[in-house]
Amino acid sequence: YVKNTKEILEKASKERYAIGAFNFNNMEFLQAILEAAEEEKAPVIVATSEGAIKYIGKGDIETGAKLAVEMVRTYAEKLSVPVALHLDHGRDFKVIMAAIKAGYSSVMIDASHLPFEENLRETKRIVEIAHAVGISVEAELGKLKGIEDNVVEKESVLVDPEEAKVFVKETEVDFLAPAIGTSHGAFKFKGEAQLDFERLKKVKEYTQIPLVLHGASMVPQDIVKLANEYGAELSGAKGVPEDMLKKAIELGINKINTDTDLRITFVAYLRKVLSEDKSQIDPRKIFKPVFEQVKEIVKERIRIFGSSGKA
Ligand SMILES: O=C(COP(=O)(O)O)NO
Ligand code: NA
Ligand SMILES: [Zn+2]
Repeated sequence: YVKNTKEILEKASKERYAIGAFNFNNMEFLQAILEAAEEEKAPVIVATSEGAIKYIGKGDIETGAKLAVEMVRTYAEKLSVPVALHLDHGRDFKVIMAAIKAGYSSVMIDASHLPFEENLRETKRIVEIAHAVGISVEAELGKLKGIEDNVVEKESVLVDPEEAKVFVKETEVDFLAPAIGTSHGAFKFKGEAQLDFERLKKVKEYTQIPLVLHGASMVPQDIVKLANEYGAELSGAKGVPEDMLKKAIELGINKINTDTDLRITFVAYLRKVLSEDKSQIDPRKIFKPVFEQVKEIVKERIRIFGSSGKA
C-alpha cells in the first residue's frame, strides 16, 4: 500500500509513462482493478469520488473513507504491485479531511471552478495540511470541457500555462490536472476529438511535475454497441482515441483517470449475462463474468498507459 501517491508518479514522470487511476464504488470494481494491476505487474491508483465515499458509507463520510482504506489495504497487502488510494475531485473540506484522517495516499482539491486566486488559496491550504501528515495533493487548473470552436470559449476553459507555473510554485502541489479539452462521461467532444497538446507541452515544461488527465476514457465502440444491443441507449458515445492518449503521455501526462470505460463495460456485460442466463439468481454467478470483462478493460488501459511491468 503506497503511503503517498507522489512516489509512484515521480517515477512515472521520469520514465515517461502513465499510471491508471481507476474509480471504484464497490468491492467488485475494486477487485477487478487490483487483479488487473497484479496481472499486468503495474503500479495502480484506485480512486473514490466524494460520492463514492458517501455511497460506501451509506451517507456517513468517516465510515465510507475508513471502509475504503481498509478494503484497499487488506487486498493490497496480498499483492506484489504498489497500490495507492486517492480521493478524486475533493471539494468538501470535511470529506478531504476524512480521507486524510482515514489514511488515503493522496487527495485532490478540485477548486478549478473558482477564480485563479481562490483556487490557489484553497489548494495551498490543503497542501499545508496534507504535507504535514505526508499525504500527496492533486489540484486542477482550467475547466473540464470540450474545446469549443470559438477561441473565447477555449481561453476561458483550458489551462493557462503561465498560470500553471505560478500556481505550482506558490502551492507546492504534488501533481496537477491541466484542462486540455477532455470532459467527464461517455459523450466527450461535440465534433472531432481534440486535445490542446501545445498547452500540455508548456505546462510540463513550466512545472516539471507529474500531470493528470481527467475525462480520459476511450469509450470503446464495440462495447457501446454490445450495450445498445442489449437495451442500453448510449448512441453518440465518444471518448479519447488511443493515439491521443499516447501523445499526451509522451508530453508528460503520468496519471490517467478512468471511470466511464469501466462503467460501460459493467453495463454491457451485466445486460448480456442477465438476458442470457434467465434463471440465474446467484449474484456471484452474475457478477463473475461481468467483472472478468471489467478486469480485461483495465488491463487493456494499463497496457496503453505504458505501466505494465513497471511495478
Ligand atoms: O476524470 C475522471 C474519469 O473520466 P471518464 O469519465 O472519462 O472516465 N475521473 O476523475
Ligand atoms: Na483526481
Ligand atoms: Zn475527473
